[in-house]
Formats: sequence, structure tokens, C-alpha cells
Amino acid sequence: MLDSIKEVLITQEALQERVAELGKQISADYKGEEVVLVCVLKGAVMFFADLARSIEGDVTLDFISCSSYGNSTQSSGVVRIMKDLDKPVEGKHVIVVEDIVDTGNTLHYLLENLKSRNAKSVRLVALLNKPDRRTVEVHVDYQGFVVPDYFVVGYGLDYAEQYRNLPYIGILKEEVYQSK
Ligand SMILES: O=P(O)(O)OC[C@H]1O[C@H](OP(=O)(O)OP(=O)(O)O)[C@H](O)[C@@H]1O
Ligand code: HPA
Ligand SMILES: [Mg+2]
Repeated sequence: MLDSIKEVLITQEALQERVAELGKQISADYKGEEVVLVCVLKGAVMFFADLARSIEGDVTLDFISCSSYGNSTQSSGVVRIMKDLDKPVEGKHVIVVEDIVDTGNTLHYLLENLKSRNAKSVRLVALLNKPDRRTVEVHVDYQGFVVPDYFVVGYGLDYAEQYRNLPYIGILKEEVYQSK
């Protein structure tokens, strides 16, 4: 295990198992429907790639990039769209695929933004839900795991752009960000 990781919270195997379950559930719920899967870059990238492959049916992929954390472990509270979707979602079923709902700022902003584009429906699938830190209410339609109030990294989640390539979700040692 990496030196900067205090503890593995969710193993690679547990991630795979849960992602497959979510894929099954989504496939059943959207049977016979066309769905646009929206990846919220960059954090959701690993989850998105695995989830998309576990969904059976008529699926297209699109990408949006939001940022509110920068190089910090605290949300700036200001959400910016750095890259928008390529295609309009008007009249489409949209599933937003996100790595984590923490304060709720990003998803609150993004879900309202997508709903205003007149999609047929907009739902959220979040791999991780950290309810202890919530400052804005967000409805999570599908969730992978509830996590405690630690800054977690891996499987797409970063601290200052590092650790996204870890195959598991780990708790980052406090000294890594307190020394900065
Ligand atoms: O609920 P919140 O407190 O808003 O936090 C969740 C968001 O923060 C992270 O993104 P970040 O802004 O770090 O961009 P990244 O995905 O490129 O890492 C994460 O990927 C979520 O999108
Ligand atoms: O715990 C977290 N880890 C990484 N990125 C995040 N963005 C919001 N919360 C987190
Ligand atoms: Mg981040």
C-alpha cells in the first residue's frame, strides 16, 4: 500500500462487485429505453468506465467537466463547468455518473443545470455518498457506498490531482494535506 494511505476503505474486489450490482439495477430500471450516461470529469472516470460496461441496453456516453476543489480538501463552494456536454439532452433520459457526493455543491448545481435543458428525466448515480459533510441537499438515486467523514482518494478520486490511479478507495493520511 502507498505510504500516504492510512487505510484501504473499499477494496478493488468490493468496488467491482458493487459496480456490477448497480449496473444490473440500472439495466432493469431502464429496460427498452435510450439512456445518456454523463461522466462528471475527472473524478468519475474509473467508475464511469466500469459502470458503462456493466449496463446492458441502449446507452450513449457524454462528458462534462466540473471543478470546485482545486488543490484543496475543502470545497471552494464555487462550481465551474470547464467542459460542457457535446450533445443536447433535451427529451433524453440522463443518468449523471459521479464519484462522490460530499458537501453536495457540485451535484446540486449540475443536476439543476441539466434539468433546465429539458431532459426527459435526470437521475444521479454516485459511487460514494458522504452524508456527514452535506451542506446542500442532493437526492442520490443510486449509491454505491456510504463513507465516513474522511478525505478519500483512489479509483478516480484525487488530492491535488494525485492518487486517481489507485485501484481501491483509501483514506488519505492527514499529514499529506496538513503539511501543505
Ligand atoms: O459534493 P462536493 O463537495 O461538491 O464534492 C464532490 C465533487 O468534488 C470532486 O470534484 P473536483 O471538483 O475535485 O474535480 P475532479 O472531479 O476533477 O477531481 C468530486 O469528483 C465531485 O465532483
Ligand atoms: O473525499 C474526497 N476525496 C476526493 N475528492 C473529493 N471531493 C469531494 N470529497 C472528496
Ligand atoms: Mg477532485
